[in-house]
Amino acid sequence: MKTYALVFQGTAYTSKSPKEVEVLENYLFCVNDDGMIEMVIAPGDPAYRATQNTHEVRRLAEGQYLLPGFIDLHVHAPQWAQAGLALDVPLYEWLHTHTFPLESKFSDLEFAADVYDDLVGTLLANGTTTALYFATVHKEASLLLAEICANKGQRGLVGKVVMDDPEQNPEYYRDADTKTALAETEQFIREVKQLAESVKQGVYPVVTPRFIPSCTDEALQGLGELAARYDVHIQSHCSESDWAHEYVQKRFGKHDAAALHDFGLLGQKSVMAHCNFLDDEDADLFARTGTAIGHCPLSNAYFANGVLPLARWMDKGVEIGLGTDISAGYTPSLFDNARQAVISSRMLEDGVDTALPADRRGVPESRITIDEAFYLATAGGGESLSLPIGRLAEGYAWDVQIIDLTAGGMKLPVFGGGDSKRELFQRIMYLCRPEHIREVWVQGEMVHSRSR
Ligand SMILES: Nc1nc2[nH]cnc2c(=O)[nH]1
Repeated sequence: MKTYALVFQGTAYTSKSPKEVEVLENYLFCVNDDGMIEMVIAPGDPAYRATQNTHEVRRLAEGQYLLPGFIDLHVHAPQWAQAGLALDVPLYEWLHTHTFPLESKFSDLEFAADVYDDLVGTLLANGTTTALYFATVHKEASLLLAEICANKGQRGLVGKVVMDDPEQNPEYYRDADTKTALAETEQFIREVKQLAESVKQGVYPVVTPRFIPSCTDEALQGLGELAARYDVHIQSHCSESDWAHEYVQKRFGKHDAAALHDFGLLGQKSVMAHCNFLDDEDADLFARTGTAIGHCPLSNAYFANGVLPLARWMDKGVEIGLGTDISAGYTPSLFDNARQAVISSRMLEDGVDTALPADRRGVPESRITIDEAFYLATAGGGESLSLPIGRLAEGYAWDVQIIDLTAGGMKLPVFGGGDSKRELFQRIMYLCRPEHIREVWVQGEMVHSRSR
């Protein structure tokens, strides 16, 4: 009889497909020493009783449910220091008058430690077990963020940001020159890979050209080559707003997707944030290369000048996950972003200009369900990163949030005969707050717990 490091008994929700959530009612989840789910056992299975008899089983209490940990595909870690501020100006102005001045302060490692420590703890408390981070141009502070993720038990994918074009970036905040930007990125990749050797849940270096407007051709080319040489993840912003999209069109005579592809920046391990202005050809290119979209619905409401046709690209088979895009999105919660993904998709389908007749107001077949939004926050994020995370299934990491519907004095409005398990899922997705997240586990280790 096999022995497991951990055995949990409880009811879990996990995505079976992009459209379907499966309820695993009162299952056993057996986790090995590496923090991977080795067996998932249904109540009727003969192994169920045998495993119960031979292990100390952690039984979830009444009102507690398991969800996979959330995967945030787009977080600007330094911008946590301005979360909730400056959301009333366009992207270009926001970058130059608020964001670059703030990010330039991360040359100060003490300030960086304060912000990063608080952010990683906050994300874990919000159920985010994996995050794909932009840090800043500063190599040392970027490494510090990776170390903080490592120490707090979060699976962090971290990029030292490259912005080397002196024409486009202010003197006080940019890489010294292209050669330095590439040399520091390479050094950063090596240092994070070395750190990763002793980190159970993994930390990963990410090649991170901020976006095409901030980088020279030489930097974009060099970063594509580095990513290929070290086989690491790549992230950037792609066709986010009218301004950013038009800038690339003018510079290269093509869309961001094609230009990024020319520089070797699309592939299985690439995640491109936003992508609001992709056309069919761009989306086909994403699907063909395995490039993922990091969809940031709240941020898009402020900065994108439009709504991502999410359902359309999901149907095409493009990999998509969710991002908070702190601080262009103000909340650290992927619950909030899952809700907004549904809301934005409904507004795209119905349209918003009531001066137009209903049949010309929106884009048909754009809506997504809350089940699909859950998929984006979990399994879709895992697929986007090509990591075995985001599902409660054999061969996946034990990255979970234990939701406690009775916690925090915030009882959900369930009356009469109570909810079915399907209804409870919807309540959790729409009404759950950080107070309801009782415990968070990453790779078989508890990394956050909240008493009543
Ligand atoms: N939302 C967002 N878009 C960007 N484009 C370039 N930099 C940024 C950033 O920090 N946030």
